[in-house]
Amino acid sequence: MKTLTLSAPAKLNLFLHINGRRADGYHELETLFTFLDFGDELTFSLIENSDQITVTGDTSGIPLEDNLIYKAAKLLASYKKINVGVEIHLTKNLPMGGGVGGGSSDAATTLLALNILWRCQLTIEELAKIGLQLGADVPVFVEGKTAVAHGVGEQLEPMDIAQKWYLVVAPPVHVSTALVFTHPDLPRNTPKLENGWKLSETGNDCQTLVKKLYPEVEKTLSWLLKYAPTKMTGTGACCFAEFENREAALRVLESLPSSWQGFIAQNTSESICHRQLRAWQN
Ligand SMILES: C[C@@](CO)(OP(=O)(O)O)[C@H](O)COP(=O)(O)OP(=O)(O)OC[C@H]1O[C@@H](n2ccc(N)nc2=O)[C@H](O)[C@@H]1O
Ligand SMILES: Nc1ncnc2c1ncn2[C@@H]1O[C@H](COP(=O)(O)OP(=O)(O)O)[C@@H](O)[C@H]1O
Repeated sequence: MKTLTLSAPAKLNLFLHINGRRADGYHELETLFTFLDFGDELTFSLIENSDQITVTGDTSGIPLEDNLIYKAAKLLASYKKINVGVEIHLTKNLPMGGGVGGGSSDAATTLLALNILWRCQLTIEELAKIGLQLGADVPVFVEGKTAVAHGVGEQLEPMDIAQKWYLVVAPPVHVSTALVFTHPDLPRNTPKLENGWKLSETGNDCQTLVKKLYPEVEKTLSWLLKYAPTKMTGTGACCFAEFENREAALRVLESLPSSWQGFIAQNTSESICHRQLRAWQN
């Protein structure tokens, strides 16, 4: 049986600016995506004499048809007319709907893995286009490079940034992305960055609104800010504090209030999924 195990890393939006709203309701964004060396894990096993796609493991009550892993596999199978079955086993390590992109990353890892196992021979650009049908964040995970994204997140401009340690904290609250993007108080007119911009001059345009709507996010940000520069990622609720070394991040993780979940990780310029895929192919 042919088996492949890959990570689906978390992302952080090191900044997130909203430049406008399109006629279809989606927002024009400018955001810096980086990947962490921590994520979910997916194992893909081809099933002989079957065309079934199954998802097992930590599916947390998500109906199969709504699981982004299943949706990604189905989309690729129908695009390339594949009739080979696959069992996909998920180990969920990332908080769901927390702004670290776990579902989108699972979908991207599925496209990348099945492109190889099913011998689809699609390019990364073709896979990214398929991924965009599943969500605005899927293309950046398919491309797998730290990048500034424009448009709804699909126009990517890779860039090099310093490697840091992050403490990511998930407060016990679920932020609705749709609610944030439809809220009248969301600022939507941040100008595009000029050449020579500095990370210290950027922010997250959703943060003030989300802090107001979800006091747990406000509490998390104020607590972390006592120790290190901190922002919210995506539309929240996860917040990340930046450290120069692992020891400093670990010290703060160890004193985290018990009702908050947290993890520490380093950012990587290339997604760990892409590194693992290359190692597996050689
Ligand atoms: C804003 C980001 C930043 O990374 O937030 P997080 O979801 O990671 O927190 C993402 O681009 C989210 O991407 P993703 O979660 O894939 O979004 P989608 O499923 O495509 O859209 C969810 C909902 O958010 C709104 N939406 C999303 C992206 C965008 N550029 N403009 C929008 O207005 C739409 O109302 C849509 O119905
Ligand atoms: N495999 C999956 N992992 C996580 N969420 C999933 C998955 N499949 C579908 N979803 C749905 O997608 C939503 C957004 O997921 P996620 O990517 O974790 O959010 P975010 O982009 O805010 O980090 C979840 O609330 C969940 O309902």
